This record gives sequence, C-alpha cells and structure tokens, in this order.
Amino acid sequence: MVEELGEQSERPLSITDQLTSEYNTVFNNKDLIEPDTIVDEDRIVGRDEQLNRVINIIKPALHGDQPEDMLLRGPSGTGKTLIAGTVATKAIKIGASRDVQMEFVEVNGKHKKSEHEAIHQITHAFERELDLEYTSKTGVSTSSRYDRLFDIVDEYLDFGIVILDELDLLVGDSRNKDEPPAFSDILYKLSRAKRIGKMDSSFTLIVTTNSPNSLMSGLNSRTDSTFNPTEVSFADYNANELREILSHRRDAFYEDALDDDVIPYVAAVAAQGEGDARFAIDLLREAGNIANRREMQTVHKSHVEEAKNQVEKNYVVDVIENVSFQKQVSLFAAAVVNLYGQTELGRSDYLTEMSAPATVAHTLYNWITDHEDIEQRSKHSFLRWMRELDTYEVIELNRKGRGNEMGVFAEYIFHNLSAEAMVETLADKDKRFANVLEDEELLKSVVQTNLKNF
Ligand SMILES: Nc1ncnc2c1ncn2[C@@H]1O[C@H](COP(=O)(O)OP(=O)(O)OP(=O)(O)O)[C@@H](O)[C@H]1O
Repeated sequence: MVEELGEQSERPLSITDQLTSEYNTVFNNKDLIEPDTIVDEDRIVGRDEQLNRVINIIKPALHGDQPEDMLLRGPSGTGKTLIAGTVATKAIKIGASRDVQMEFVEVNGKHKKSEHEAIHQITHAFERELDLEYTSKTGVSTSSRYDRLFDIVDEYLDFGIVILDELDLLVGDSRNKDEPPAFSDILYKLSRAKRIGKMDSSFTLIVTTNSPNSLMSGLNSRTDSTFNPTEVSFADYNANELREILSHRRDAFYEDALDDDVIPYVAAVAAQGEGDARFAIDLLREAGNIANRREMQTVHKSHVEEAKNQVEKNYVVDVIENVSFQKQVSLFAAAVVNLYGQTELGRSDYLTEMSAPATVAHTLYNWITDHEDIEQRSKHSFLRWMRELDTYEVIELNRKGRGNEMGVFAEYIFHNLSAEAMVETLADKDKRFANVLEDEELLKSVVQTNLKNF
C-alpha cells in the first residue's frame, strides 16, 4: 500500500543546504578546554612547589636510580594529575634522548570495579604505548595479569611510571567486609614486586587521592609496611588563581567571542564552590556550547549562569555512578524515601519536601537489601557512607531539633540533584534498583508507614 503523505509543509532548506551552510562557533581551539587535554608547561599556572617536588622525586630515574613512590593529595581539580602527567611526559622525552627507555601510564580508580580490571588496564596501557600485541583480560588469572605487567616493564623498559588516579575509589564491589579494599592489594603487590626485585627494571607509583585518610586507613598492615610514599599536598584554588588558569586558555575562543566579565565570573563561581579548576574549565566550555547552540557569536555571563546547573548536575551524576555499590544502595534508600514520601513529608512539622530523615532512610536500606538479597551492613556503616556523600555534595546532611526537648535528628536534603533523578540514574545502572521499583505501590506504602511513625 502506498502511504498517503498528505500535504507536506515546506522545508525551509534542504538537508544538504543546512549541512553546508555557514558554520559559526565561538571556539577557536576547543581542545584546550576539553577534560582530558594535558596542556603545555607554559599553560600551568603556579604550583611551583609541587612541580619542584615531583621533579626531584622523578629525577633519579634518569640516572638509573629508583625514585620513591608518591602520594599526591588534595581536593578534586587541583592539578595533581596535570603535574604528575606533565613531569612524566617530559621525563620520558629526556630519557629517550639519553637512551633511558621510560613510559608512563595512567589509570583512574573511579572507573574500575576490581583489582583484575585495574591491573589489566595498566598492562593494556603499556601494551598500547609500546605497540605490543594486546593480551586478553578474560580467561586469565589476576596473578598472570601482574606477571604480564612485570614482564613488559622488564623486557621493554628501564623504568615505568604508573599513575593511579583517585585510587581510594577502587574498593572492589564483590569483596566481603572482612577483606581489605582492592586498592590495598594493588599497592601491596606492585610495591612488593619492586622490593623483592622481581624485575631488573623498575617503576614508580604516583597515587592521587582526594581522600588520603580513606586511602591510608584502608591499607592493611602488610601494604602499610611496603608502600611508603612521599606526600605532596595540593590546596584548592582561590578566584584569582582560577582566573589566571582560565586566562591562560583564553585562546580556546576566538578573539571577540568572550565578554570581558565571563572569565572573572566563571572563576568567582568555581571559587565559591570547591576551588576546583576542572569545574571552572567545564563551566567555561559549557557556556561556550550554549552560545553555539543559540547561534550567538559571543559568550555572555548569562550563558555561564545557565551552564552552572547543567555542570553541577553532571558532577553529581558522575559521583553517584562511581561510588561503591553499598553507597549507592544507601543513597537509593534515602532518595526513595524522599520520592515516595512527598505526601507525608509535606504534612510533617519538622521535615520538608526536599528531605528524608536518616532513621527512615536506614529502615529502607534494610528493606531494600532484604528484598534484593544484597549484603546488609551495619547502621554505623550506612550513616558513615551517607556522611561521605554529604562531603561529595551529593546530598546535604542536616541536624535538626524537634523542639520541646524531643531531641535532635538527622535528615538528608536533596538540592543539588532531585531524588527522582537519583533514583532514575541508579535504576538505569543496576537492575536490582529497577527491581525494587517494580512494585511501586508496596514501596510507597513501606515509605509512608515509616514516615508516619517517625
Ligand atoms: N595549576 C594549573 N594550571 C593550569 N591548569 C590547571 C591547573 N590545575 C588544574 N588545571 C586543569 O584543571 C583540570 C583538572 O586538573 P587535574 O585533573 O590535574 O586535577 P586533579 O587534582 O588530578 O583532580 P582529581 O582529584 O579529581 O583527579 C585539568 O584540565 C587541568 O589541566
């Protein structure tokens, strides 16, 4: 049957005309403000002390001596990876000119779920850098992955640099509570291999973390005695420093494409938050994207204002997707209380429609773990994870009095990202969360009964 098309509205321009029409963009060299670009030395602002320390630690490798391992500590976006990557890249170039064969690889603990996956990734990155045949991740034991890594370093390199970014996030979901986190085993096995001289060549570990306490307290005693890094601290940036960092990338945009107040404004917004240079750069890029979408030739302050919400949301989603499974279950429980408890929350004298009381969230945590046969951890652990999510600014932890000497209670507030968006994000990520949502009426009644009794 021939489909009746009916009367068609005139398309103003053909697809070809649209694709080939004039292309306007505010970006001259967008790469400069893309997330993973390692910029040249002359675009690094400040950080002289940290640069000097990292240089002095790496330098012995160029003379055949073993550098110490390093722990670069400090909040997100303060230049830890940038400094480590820039010094490593330069050292490799100098090494090549002196016949010292060096290579560096970087792996981020945030995106890795297990020790096996992380070691495979390191091995794979060396294989890629050295143009070697890739070996498979599956069907081989973790210890043979380590062996392959040590063989590569031994056979092809005088010296390897392994940057382990945000390593404290590599906890390893499938471990039970008595086992140390995955990062403890990784650090133990890598640093021990050097100690017992498993190879003729050697490597150094550069670990970066936002949370040195979680990292160091997660090490078991055997790791503690083999991994003794030199620590280098990175503080967050103030508005002036952020303005300088952004000004050094001004040429990412065409000459007249940025209003004069855009860079100072982006710097001020980022400084008010965490003093995070990544956030500042992301905000500037997103403001440019918005101007482009509107087909405007100049980025205005209003575009930054608009971009702010989007960038903040992306950050929260990124954290949620990458925290350990138990933290996700805890957050899911609290978000479910808020999402399905709106009626009760609205009626309450002490709570608001943006909150979820901690005790009810914990009851739901127990209910969800029973429902999906997930390992149930203590209330103490639940409260600790939620406190951590507060420090990552996923939720806000608030303590409130009920008045009339009825005591104080804790509540979680959802203002950066709605509880609904959190529930959706998690349900898309893991089918156990989607299962819990299947019987919506049951879930609602569990939440509401618990809120009534609160
Ligand atoms: N001093 C600086 N000069 C120029 N650019 C900087 C500086 N510090 C950070 N940046 C830029 O900010 C972004 C984030 O930096 P980087 O990835 O090094 O942060 P980090 O401390 O490793 O963060 P995280 O802990 O989240 O991994 C990168 O684009 C980096 O180039």
